[in-house]
Amino acid sequence: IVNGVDARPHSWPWQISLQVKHGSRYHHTCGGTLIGPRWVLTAGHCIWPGDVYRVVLGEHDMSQQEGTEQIRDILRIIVHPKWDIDHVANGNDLALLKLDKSPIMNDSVGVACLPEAAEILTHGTPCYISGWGNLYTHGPMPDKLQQALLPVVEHSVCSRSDWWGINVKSTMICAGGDIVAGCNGDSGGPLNCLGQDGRWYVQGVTSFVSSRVCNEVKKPTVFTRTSAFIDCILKNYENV
Ligand SMILES: CC(C)C[C@H](NC(=O)[C@H](CCCC[NH3+])NC(=O)C(F)(F)F)C(=O)Nc1ccc(C(C)C)cc1
Repeated sequence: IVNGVDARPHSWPWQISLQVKHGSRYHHTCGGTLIGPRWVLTAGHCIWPGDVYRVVLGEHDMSQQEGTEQIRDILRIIVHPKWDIDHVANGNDLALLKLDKSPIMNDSVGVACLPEAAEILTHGTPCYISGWGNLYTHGPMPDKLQQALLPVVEHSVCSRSDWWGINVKSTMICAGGDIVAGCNGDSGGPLNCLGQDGRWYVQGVTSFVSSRVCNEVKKPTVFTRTSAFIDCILKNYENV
C-alpha cells in the first residue's frame, strides 16, 4: 500500500497472508480474506499451478512471532473458471481456498461479512484497503500490516478513456488515486467498507494497479466487486 499507515494490530481479523513455498521456506505473496471457518477468498492471479501455498491468520508484524499467528494448509483451491491471467481486464479475478481445518476464532482471527448480491456502494462510502504489499512501486514490503482510506471512484469516472477506459468492468470497483493505492503484494486482499449497520463488509478483492506506477494519476486501484460473485461463492461453499 502506497502512503498507508500501520494498522492497529488485528483490527482486520479476516485479513490473511497467502504464502508460497520456495525451497523449504514460505514467503508472503498475496493477501486474502477469511469468509468462513474453512474458506479464504483471494485473487485468481495469486494462484500459479504447481505452487504450494499456506495461509497465515492472526498475523500483524511479519518480522515477529507475536503468538497470535495461526498457520493452515490448503485442502483445495478453486480459481474462477473464467479467470484468464492474460486478460486481467476481463475480471473474474477470484479464487477460493478451502483450509484443512478451521482456525481458532478469537480477537485476532475472525470471519468477514460479505455484501448482499449485486449491492452497489453508495458514493463516498468509507473504504479501507489493507495489506502487506509494497510501500511504493518496486519498493520494500512492510513488516506491519498497512491500511489506507481509499475514496471509491464511481464507474462512470473510472471507465473514462483517460482513466481505465474499457479495462474496468461493472464487476469491478475502483478506489484510491494518485496518493493512496494498492501495490504488489496487496493482491487478493480485502477492500473493507463500512456498512449502514456499522459493520465492515468486504466489498472488493484487490486485483490490479497501473503497471507503470502503483499510485498513478487517473489509474485508481481496481478491485473485483465481491457483490457480483455472491451466488458463485455460496455455490462452492455447499459443494466442496
Ligand atoms: C508491477 C506491477 C504493479 C504490475 C501490475 N500488477 C498488478 O496490477 C497485479 C496484478 C497483475 C495481473 C496481470 N499480470 N496486481 C497488483 O499488483 C495489486 F494491485 F493487486 F496488488 C500490472 O501488471 N498491472 C496491469 C496489468 C494489465 C492491465 C490491463 C488491464 C491493461 C492493467 C494493469
